[in-house]
Amino acid sequence: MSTHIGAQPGEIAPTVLLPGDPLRAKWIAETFLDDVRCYSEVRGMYGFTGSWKGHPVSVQGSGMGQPSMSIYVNELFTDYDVQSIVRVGSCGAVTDRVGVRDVVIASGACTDSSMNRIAFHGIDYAPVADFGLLRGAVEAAEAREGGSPFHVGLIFSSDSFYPARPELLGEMVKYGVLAVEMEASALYTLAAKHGRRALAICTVSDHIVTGEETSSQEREQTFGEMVEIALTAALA
Ligand SMILES: O=P(O)(O)O[C@H]1O[C@H](CO)[C@@H](O)[C@H]1O
Ligand SMILES: O=c1cc[nH]c(=O)[nH]1
Repeated sequence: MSTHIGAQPGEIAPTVLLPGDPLRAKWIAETFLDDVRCYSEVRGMYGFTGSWKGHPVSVQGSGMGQPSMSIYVNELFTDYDVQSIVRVGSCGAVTDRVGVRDVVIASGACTDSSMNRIAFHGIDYAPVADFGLLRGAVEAAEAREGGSPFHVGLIFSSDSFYPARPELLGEMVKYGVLAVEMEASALYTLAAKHGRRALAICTVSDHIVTGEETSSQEREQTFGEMVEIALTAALA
């Protein structure tokens, strides 16, 4: 067991899907994987291991925000020797170019978090996705017939779901940011630190410009396209 994950060594697969919502983790495991077993219920942050098309894979909830996610990712890398992590999250669209339920594949992630500023003494580190996973995800998304629109580009990993200065998002949009979520930037930085692979794929759950939104039940149980893209990119 690690401090926050109740698995024995060897119980977590080298490839992990990482939703923020632990109940999305449960839904993914039950919907997409075979031979599923739950390896952790610590703090209700479920983790499951199963197989997809014969490949071992785990699904671990990360919680909301970079501090929570970083706890699980640090332990997955250092205590369980995980090699690849694909975040399968929800995000808010910040531009008309992106619609609700579209899939956003994050090539890089800006942030307002102090985590990197502390780590790099104020220098702006640029957290980017693993290129192999990114290419695999784009190819998987392109191969889907009749799938939702998908976009590849920058996202913004915010420390605040309810920002004190929402107008700052407008500046990010001018510089190409497509959507906002709360974890990818620190995930990419941790993967670089540990020499592992990471990618964030998010489904748009709500639109900051139009106000359109999905329900919590939809965010938990209906964002399956990004899961199939993630599994194909990481394992096929
Ligand atoms: O749906 P998840 O994966 O949790 O992702 C998004 O949803 C949460 C906010 O509602 C944040 O964690 C944000 O990144
Ligand atoms: O972090 C998030 C996730 C979904 N929608 C948002 O507006 N923010």
